[in-house]
Amino acid sequence: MSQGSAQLSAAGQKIEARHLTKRYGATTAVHDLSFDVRPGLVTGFIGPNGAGKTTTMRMILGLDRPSGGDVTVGGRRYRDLPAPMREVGALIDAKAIHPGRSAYHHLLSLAQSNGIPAARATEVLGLVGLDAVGGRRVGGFSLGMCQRLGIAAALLGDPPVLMFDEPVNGLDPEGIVWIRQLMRELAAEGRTVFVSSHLMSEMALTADHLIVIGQGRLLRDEGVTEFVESSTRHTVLVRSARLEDLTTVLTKVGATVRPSIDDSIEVTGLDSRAIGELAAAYGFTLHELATQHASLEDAFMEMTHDSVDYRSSVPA
Ligand SMILES: Nc1ncnc2c1ncn2[C@@H]1O[C@H](COP(=O)(O)OP(=O)(O)OP(=O)(O)O)[C@@H](O)[C@H]1O
Repeated sequence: MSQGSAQLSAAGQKIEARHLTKRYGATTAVHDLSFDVRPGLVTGFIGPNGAGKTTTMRMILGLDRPSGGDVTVGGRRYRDLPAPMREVGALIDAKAIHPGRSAYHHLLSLAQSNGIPAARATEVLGLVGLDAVGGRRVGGFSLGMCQRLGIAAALLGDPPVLMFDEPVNGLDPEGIVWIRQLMRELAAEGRTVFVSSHLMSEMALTADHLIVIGQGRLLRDEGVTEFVESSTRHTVLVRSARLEDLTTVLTKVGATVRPSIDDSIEVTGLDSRAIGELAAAYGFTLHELATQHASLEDAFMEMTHDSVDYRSSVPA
């Protein structure tokens, strides 16, 4: 994406949060949060609504002052960066753009006030697919177009660190695929890419690493692969006319058995092959033997269940 890709991967800038805390009166939005966001990876920042993701990102950008702890980018606080837009690009609130300005003029004025060549405004409009509407007033833009413009502004200074707060909001399916690819490309160039979402399924497709928070506290800090392995429970659904006897045998060998719908059982701790062989050895006929995979979304919901602030009243 940039000519300086090789240097970027060599220079790699880390985001480092240490004991980061933010209180708003009686509300502790972020509580003693410590993590690193490393270059060359897409790091997903994930948590339910109100978990503290935006507050954390705002503190990284110096828009909110921490009540405790510290956060730095490339070893320096944001406010000490000599040319912030060239070091960190961020999309935080896509709608916070002057509605009377054209997309091009919005980017041009940002470029001019940050010592970035004017030609870069046209270049980033092309990168985000808005070149045909660059002259149009931002007030008439859809949320998806505003998201793209916000991403263009983040890319303006060609920075080694990029942060996106819920970037797929308002994007159509083609836009979602585009932003996924863009984030992966930016990370492949050696940049540090930090992206928030409340959708685990989205992050599973995009991120290499995950930082999971709930009620401002760190719940997980691990690779997507490790998260998938540790979080997805495999159960086996078994149906048989001899469920009671089968349950006794399975429990004896250490499996956990729970009754399930329509006269079936759910078994954890043994795979379907072992269950099948055990049933055969005892002469029990099986009518069904099916491995069930809990989705990542299920795992995430389970993990953050106790830290969801805003729960719908509609039963699942
Ligand atoms: N300026 C503020 N004044 C008071 N409380 C605030 C302020 N900003 C955020 N909060 C509170 O801090 C908590 C964390 O909010 P934050 O917006 O950071 O969460 P989030 O994870 O980004 O949520 P969402 O996914 O809904 O955007 C919430 O309880 C919120 O109400």
